[in-house]
Order: sequence, then structure tokens, then C-alpha cells
Amino acid sequence: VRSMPKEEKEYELIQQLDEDVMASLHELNKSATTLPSPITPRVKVFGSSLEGFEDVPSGLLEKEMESTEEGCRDGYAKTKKVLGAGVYGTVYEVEKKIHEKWYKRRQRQRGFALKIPKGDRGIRSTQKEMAVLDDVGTCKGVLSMIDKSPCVDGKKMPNSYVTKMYAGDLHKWSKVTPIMTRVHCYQTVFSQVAAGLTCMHEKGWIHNDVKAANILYEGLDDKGCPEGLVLADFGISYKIGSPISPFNEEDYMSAFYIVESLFYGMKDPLKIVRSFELENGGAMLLPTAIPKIDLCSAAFMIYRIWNYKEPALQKLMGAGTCGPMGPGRTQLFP
Ligand SMILES: Nc1ncnc2c1ncn2[C@@H]1O[C@H](COP(=O)(O)OP(=O)(O)OP(=O)(O)O)[C@@H](O)[C@H]1O
Repeated sequence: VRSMPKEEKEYELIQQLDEDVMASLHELNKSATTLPSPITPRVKVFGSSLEGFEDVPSGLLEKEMESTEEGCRDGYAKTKKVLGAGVYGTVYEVEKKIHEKWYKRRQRQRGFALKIPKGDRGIRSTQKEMAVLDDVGTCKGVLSMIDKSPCVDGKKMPNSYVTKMYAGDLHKWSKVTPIMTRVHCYQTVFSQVAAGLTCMHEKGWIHNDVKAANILYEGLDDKGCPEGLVLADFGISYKIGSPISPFNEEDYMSAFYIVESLFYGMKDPLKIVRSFELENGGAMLLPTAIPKIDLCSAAFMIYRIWNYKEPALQKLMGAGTCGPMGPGRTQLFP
């Protein structure tokens, strides 16, 4: 018996993904229909800066850097290892200092990560993240916050938070993992991502920045598949039903993809754009935070990681639905 050539086997495996993808997306969609009713949109005076839609009170921001000078004891110590650096923050490995009375000496527990914001925008973003994590941090499949405003190397860090340290993110994993292994891991990866998203949605939030680099994993199972997956990076998450500020470069430069039509102002098949009544009686068309935004992003991530181009998924992602983000399409809101 002739053994199946590698390409044919790959093709067959990828074909198999079709049913799995659609079933999982359908599950996610179903959960989206049983969500809590949308909150009353928080909108500012017509024509004001759209930064106003942020959920985080900006009064807290000014204090940030100075108050890190405040002395404190115990807490955490930074190691030399940087786990990741984004536009608005850096993630460091830290160790927890444990006072061991019995031996009268300090011991350190390894395996923690500390996110420190960069600049005002980064501060707003981590404050937002902490507020979101207060709500969704108990979800399986979502990063949980171990400490807020921790003491690090003797300084209070009011706008930072500590989480468990993870082995890596899905983006890096996909870059070093051959297609055959990736294909075998599809189901376990996607079901873990779906679990995290479903729980966030049930608690009334959309992640809004679903991409492989924002999904962390604890380790690899015996087949080389990532396990213990969690969604991370909640800097641009929104309450379901709230208006999303129109796309500006600052918000979406690092975002991977979002509904394409919003940028071209043509079609809106997912009904993401809605008219919002503003305080002064005016109305404005704004995109609404709905779970389908995450769904599109998840579908697009699958396409990127698994090079999956079946027609059913292509339809979901095609023109007028979900598409890749990029700096070139930031100001084209209808
Ligand atoms: N708890 C963690 N354990 C291990 N690595 C982590 C952890 N948190 C973040 N990282 C790494 O740091 C990277 C950046 O983290 P995160 O996305 O939270 O920061 P960010 O500044 O918002 O980044 P971005 O600009 O990509 O949105 C991640 O892609 C991941 O590789």
C-alpha cells in the first residue's frame, strides 16, 4: 500500500478543520445570543474627544510615576529577564519574596510576571486591564491577576499588576512549530481559546484584541500542543453593548484585525455599527462592542496559524466582515 504523500496528508488534515472550526464558532455564537443585556452606553458630549469613551477615570493618571517612589517592604523582586515588550508596556519576570521566619532568611518564589506600563497611554491601558481582570480574572482560559499595585524592589507600583509567568505566547509557538504539529493541536488550542472568550462574554466583556501574541500558554503537552491557555492583554477590552471609540492609530496600531467594513464605511453585515444617542440629543454612528468582534478575530487567528483557507471561513473573514488591521486603514471610519 502506497503511503500518503505529505502534502495530501496535510490537505486532508486541513480539510478536517472545516467542521471543527464551524462547530466551535457556532458554539461561540450561540453563547453570544444569551448574553446579559447591553449596558447603557457611556457617551460624552457630542464632538468631544473620543478618548472620553474610555472606562478608566483619567484623574488617576497624573500621580502614577511619582507614587512609584513610595517605599514599601516585601513583595516582589525583578529578575533580569524581560518576558515581552509592547508599545505601551513591558512584562518582566519577578520573584516573590517570602519571609521565612523559621530560618530567619528571605526566600524567593519564582514564576511570576509583572506588567509595567509605558507612558500615559500605557497607564490608562493597565488601569483598564486591572478593572477588566477584576471582573473576568476568575474565568478559566483568562489570565488571572495575582497582585494589583504590588511592591517591587522596595517601590510601590500603583499601575502595575502581577500574574503567573507563562511559558510563551501562541504567536511565538506558531512560528517555531511545523504545520503538521500545528494541525494536530488545532482542536485543543481552539477549544481553550473558545472557553476563555465564552466566559468573558458571559461576564459582559469583549476582549477586542484577540490575536496569537495575546494568548499565553503554561507549557506543552506530550504531543507538543500548548496547554493551560489564557487570554491576556485587556487594554482595549469593552463592556458588551458600549460604543467603541472610532479607530485611531493609537488604539489599533497593535491590534491585529477588526471588521474591515468599518474602515471602508461600506457594508456592515455583522451589524456592529449602531446609532448612539448622545447626551445633548445628537446621534452618532459608532461601532458597538459585541462578541462577534472577538469571533472574527478568533477566526482570523485560525487562518493565520493554521493557514486555513476553506470557503466557509473565508466567507466569515472576507470583504465586509473581518479583515487584517494595519496602520493604513485607521482613519476610514464611515
Ligand atoms: N504572564 C506572562 N508570562 C510570560 N510572558 C508574558 C506574560 N505576559 C506577557 N508576556 C509576554 O509579553 C508579551 C506582551 O505582553 P502584553 O500583550 O500583555 O503587553 P502589551 O504591552 O499590551 O503588548 P502589545 O503591544 O503586543 O499589545 C506577550 O506577547 C508575551 O509574549
